[in-house]
Amino acid sequence: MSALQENPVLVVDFGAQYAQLIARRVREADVYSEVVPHDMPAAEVLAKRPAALILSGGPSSVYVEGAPRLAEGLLEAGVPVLGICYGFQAMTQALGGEVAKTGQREYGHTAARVVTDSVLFAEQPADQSVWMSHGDSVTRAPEGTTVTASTEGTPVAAFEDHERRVYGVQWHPEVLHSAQGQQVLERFLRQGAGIEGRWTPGHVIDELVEGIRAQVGEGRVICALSGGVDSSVAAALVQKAVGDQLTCVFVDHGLLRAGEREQVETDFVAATGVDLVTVDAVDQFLDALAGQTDPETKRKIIGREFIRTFEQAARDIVAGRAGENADDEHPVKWLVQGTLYPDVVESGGGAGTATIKSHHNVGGLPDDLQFGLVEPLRMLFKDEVRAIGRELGVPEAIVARQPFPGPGLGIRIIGEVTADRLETLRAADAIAREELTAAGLDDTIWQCPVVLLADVRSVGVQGDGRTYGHPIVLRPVSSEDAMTADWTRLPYEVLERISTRITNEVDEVNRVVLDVTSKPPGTIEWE
Ligand SMILES: Nc1ncnc2c1ncn2[C@@H]1O[C@H](COP(=O)(O)OP(=O)(O)OP(=O)(O)O)[C@@H](O)[C@H]1O
Ligand SMILES: O=c1[nH]c(=O)c2[nH+]cn([C@@H]3O[C@H](COP(=O)(O)O)[C@@H](O)[C@H]3O)c2[nH]1
Ligand SMILES: NC(=O)CC[C@H](N)C(=O)O
Ligand SMILES: [Mg+2]
Repeated sequence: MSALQENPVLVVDFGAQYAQLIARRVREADVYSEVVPHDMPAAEVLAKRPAALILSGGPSSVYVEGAPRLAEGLLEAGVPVLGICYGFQAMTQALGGEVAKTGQREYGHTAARVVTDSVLFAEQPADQSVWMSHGDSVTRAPEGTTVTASTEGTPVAAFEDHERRVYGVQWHPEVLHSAQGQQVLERFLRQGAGIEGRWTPGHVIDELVEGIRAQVGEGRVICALSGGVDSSVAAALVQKAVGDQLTCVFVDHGLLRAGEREQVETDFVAATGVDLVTVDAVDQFLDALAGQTDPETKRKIIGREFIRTFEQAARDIVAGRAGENADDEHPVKWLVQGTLYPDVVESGGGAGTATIKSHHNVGGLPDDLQFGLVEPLRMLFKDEVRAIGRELGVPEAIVARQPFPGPGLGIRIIGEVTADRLETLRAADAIAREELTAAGLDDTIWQCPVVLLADVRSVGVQGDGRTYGHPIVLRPVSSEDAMTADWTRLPYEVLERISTRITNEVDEVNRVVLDVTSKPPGTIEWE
């Protein structure tokens, strides 16, 4: 753990949909934050020496038998606390106040009146639009606290006790719909808890570089480089830390989009000057995927084959250099990956979360991994990675790129992955990307997976003849960090052009459909 990560702000997760979002907002205030499960014992929480605690929302009601409670002793430890929604109610209960179902439910935009000479609401308008999502309310604030906000349905919508450093709000300051939300969080962090902001890109880079040096020592390092944002920034960090010990390895697994290999081999190398090796592993991946249709199985196979490829590449690199310089005979001990916090969380590695899907670089790793992993970005969100990349001078064309998953088109063919199907999907994807770029929409959307429903056929008519082809799904999404997403309302003219071109130009496809599902309940990728 680095010095900047000491004394984190811990978000205690009571089963909120978006506990991660709270941590992200805290980091936007330049303070390091992590999520911990609500049932972590107080001693364990306090052993992390938190600078403050934020209690998240949650689906339960505090007065119900078996409802999640604050760990015993947590509130008494003298650590500043902010309760949000369920966390506010749980805190109320623990401090001797009262929570009940009043019949006054509030969902969505709600008008609140706040006390502006309070710690949380100073320097803000007295009338605020806040985002509510609750059916229970605090009916009596705990003794010693001052009520600092109310709404029509909720007389006790916030309270604080600056002496004990406990604060709470019924609404959700972490969502953008709460107009002063970020200010409220910052007031809590700075004035309430007295924390200075030190989690800035410059500081983070210094610490990560130092951490990489300490971890890898003199050893040789390879970096799994996709040309995407995360691995490019990870490579730039490692290059800065131990430049001449590093070789980047790009795997062409046959699941890439049109033009991708050339882009990495020429543009990326030209822009960064890294030492790059490309491995052609198309047959290896396609053979391993033959006959497989289950998404998790496909992901695990891809994860395994990636690692087998890196192992072979490491052996080749060492063999190629042996004799050149005696020091180079060290086998490669370290593998750098551009793993991010959301990859870890979704793969079930986060605090008390379910496995949604095994990301190839986390849950999809084989058990007999021969490398030590170097993952400098493992605790970071995408926007933080972009900020660090810019600070490091990574070109904007790379830093601003839309994400593309490591398993590539393999998880965008619903059904078995074959060379023919890849050909079809690659052609459709190239058209969609071309038209979105031409329409100037690249910065508006987070990414737009193009998906081939390979086991579905529908009847069409083309050139007076009957066709029986496959549908292509367009999945344009808007997102801040891929943890949640909304479907992007693309202009009809653009959709029309994409649809016409795909059905005209791509054999096998006679229908284009649009995915209008947010995340949740859908994920961004179909598998
Ligand atoms: N074709 C590839 N060759 C080598 N490594 C890869 C390849 N695809 C993915 N990886 C590795 O897996 C990691 C995770 O992939 P992921 O797509 O999340 O990140 P990225 O490609 O670096 O960035 P982005 O999210 O912008 O696409 C990468 O950071 C990289 O280390
Ligand atoms: O490198 C990756 N390896 C994977 O296995 C993987 N699965 C999903 N993604 C990307 O992660 C983000 C969230 O995707 P989902 O909503 O589908 O989980 C989106 O940006 C996805 O493109 C992956 N990236
Ligand atoms: N979003 C929440 O945290 C809800 C808390 C509690 N379940 C209520 O309805 O009031
Ligand atoms: Mg990628």
